[in-house]
Amino acid sequence: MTDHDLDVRHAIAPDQLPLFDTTDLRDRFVVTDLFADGEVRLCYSMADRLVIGGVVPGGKTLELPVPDELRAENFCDRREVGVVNIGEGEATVSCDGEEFKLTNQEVLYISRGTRKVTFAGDTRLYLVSAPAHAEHPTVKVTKDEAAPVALGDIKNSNERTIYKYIHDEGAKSCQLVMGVTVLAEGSMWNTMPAHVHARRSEIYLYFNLPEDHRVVHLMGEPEETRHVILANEDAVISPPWSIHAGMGTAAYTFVWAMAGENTDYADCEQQPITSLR
Ligand SMILES: O=C[C@H](O)[C@@H](O)CC(=O)C(=O)O
Ligand SMILES: [Zn+2]
Repeated sequence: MTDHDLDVRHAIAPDQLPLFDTTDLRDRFVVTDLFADGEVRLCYSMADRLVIGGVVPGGKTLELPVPDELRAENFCDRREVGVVNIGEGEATVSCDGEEFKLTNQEVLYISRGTRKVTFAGDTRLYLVSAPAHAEHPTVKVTKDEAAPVALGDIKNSNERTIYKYIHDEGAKSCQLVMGVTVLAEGSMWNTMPAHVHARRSEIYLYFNLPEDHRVVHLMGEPEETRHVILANEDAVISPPWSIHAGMGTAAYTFVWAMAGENTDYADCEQQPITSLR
């Protein structure tokens, strides 16, 4: 790694959660300052060994670094990566010399075995990586190809569109599942009714949130919830036993990404609203 030490977050058991105060919760689950001009910043979560990263090329060409913690020559020697352009500009992502152009909310799946990955363009990129045990083709997925699904209802302030890019019916992966959820104007709630998925961990990255607004993100076992308050471009780790849902003080968009036993988006346990505590 270059100028920034890798931020490592250890796995947490559900019975630890009630012991945490706000600072503890944030230190363990919330990732801030992932995006810095001219840098690639990474965070390694032991929840299914997901690595997340913020990339802001800002006129430079940045290379995906290989943290010492991976004990690998190349980042993708044993990993797959999903990259999404969360900014307005065009990105150029190069994989062993093959260039892919990504516009706003387009995704690139990067195969295990790729040696050199670089990022350029005047935009902001977010990446999520999971360990991979086989190679699947590097492929770009556009927003139209992401099979938009409309969910919720403006009357419940949860009207939103789910774009699924990497999953078992989209870009193929070993364990990564990744997409973007866009809230409709006037809707503030995501993922309510909430769910857990015992077979996968998940990380949310909230973006397109005005700087003076926040998302109240709910986490914890359904019957023992806690909250953390997140700003624009903050990420939050969700262990397999935790709900993950949020309500904004303004509209926002978020990237969700998971890894674990399977790549079936629908494999989750819905939690009735009335069961939450
Ligand atoms: O497991 C799936 C993820 O939590 C999200 O896709 C849920 C979501 O985007 C939503 O309901 O708004
Ligand atoms: Zn989920």
